[in-house]
Amino acid sequence: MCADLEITITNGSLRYHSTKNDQQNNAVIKDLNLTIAANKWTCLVGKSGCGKSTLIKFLAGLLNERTQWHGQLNISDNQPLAGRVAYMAQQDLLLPWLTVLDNVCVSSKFGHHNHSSTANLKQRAMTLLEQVGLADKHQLLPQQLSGGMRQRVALARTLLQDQPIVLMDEPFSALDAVTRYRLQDLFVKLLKHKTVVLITHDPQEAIRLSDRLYMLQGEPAFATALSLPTSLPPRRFDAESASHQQRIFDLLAHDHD
Ligand SMILES: Nc1ncnc2c1ncn2[C@@H]1O[C@H](COP(=O)(O)OP(=O)(O)OP(=O)(O)O)[C@@H](O)[C@H]1O
Repeated sequence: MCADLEITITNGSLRYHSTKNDQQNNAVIKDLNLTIAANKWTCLVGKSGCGKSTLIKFLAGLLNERTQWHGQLNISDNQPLAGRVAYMAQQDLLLPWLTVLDNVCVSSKFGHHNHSSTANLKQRAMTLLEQVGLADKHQLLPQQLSGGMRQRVALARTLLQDQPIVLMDEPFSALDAVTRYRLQDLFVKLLKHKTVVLITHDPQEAIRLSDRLYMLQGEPAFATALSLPTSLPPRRFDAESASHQQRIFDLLAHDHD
């Protein structure tokens, strides 16, 4: 599905409802302005605890009961986000008692997919497993897979939902450098016609994958757009990329001090 969905946030503010133990109820995000461009990768960086996950969980509709939102959230087609977002958490969240194939199909059990007929679901899941190079592993259990394989299963599960917006919270953080590099390429290829938001702690990954890049900083957090190399993602590690990476690192380090 290619829906060309752009998301614009203007003067966004988000706070968790206070609990009995914490009456402070401070905003996590305030004065947030950012644009998530249609069919592009928008990456978010920022120090731990600044509000990155809160922002994408909010966009995924996972915090509705727990947070209070102020501001404008505009979707380019003026339709709600609900039901059009696939969310991929940092952990792969595979169910240990289900096979790889059943894990890929699992979201269909909760109605999070766009195809009313489930007759060909397994066939589509197998096609996706082929694309991520795991067709021959479809009958294995998650504990029989490596970390990179598990992330590929999680990607296939996300793709099966076939939503136009994909939100990913550090999906590559637990992987070795080579697996990470290869999976980044695979994700770029398979998510080509999706509007993607990626959270990462890694300046190199942010530079390699971003069409747009924002840093969340401050308490409460706001977003600053950062410049990117002139080349297109996925970028090679050249001198221009290196200087942009250094700049992000310096900004993050400054925010830590
Ligand atoms: N359910 C919750 N209730 C109240 N406060 C929360 C809740 N979840 C997160 N927070 C607070 O919101 C702030 C932002 O947390 P969040 O997880 O969004 O940060 P993050 O930038 O994603 O961090 P990290 O990079 O470490 O994953 C933190 O101060 C955190 O304590």
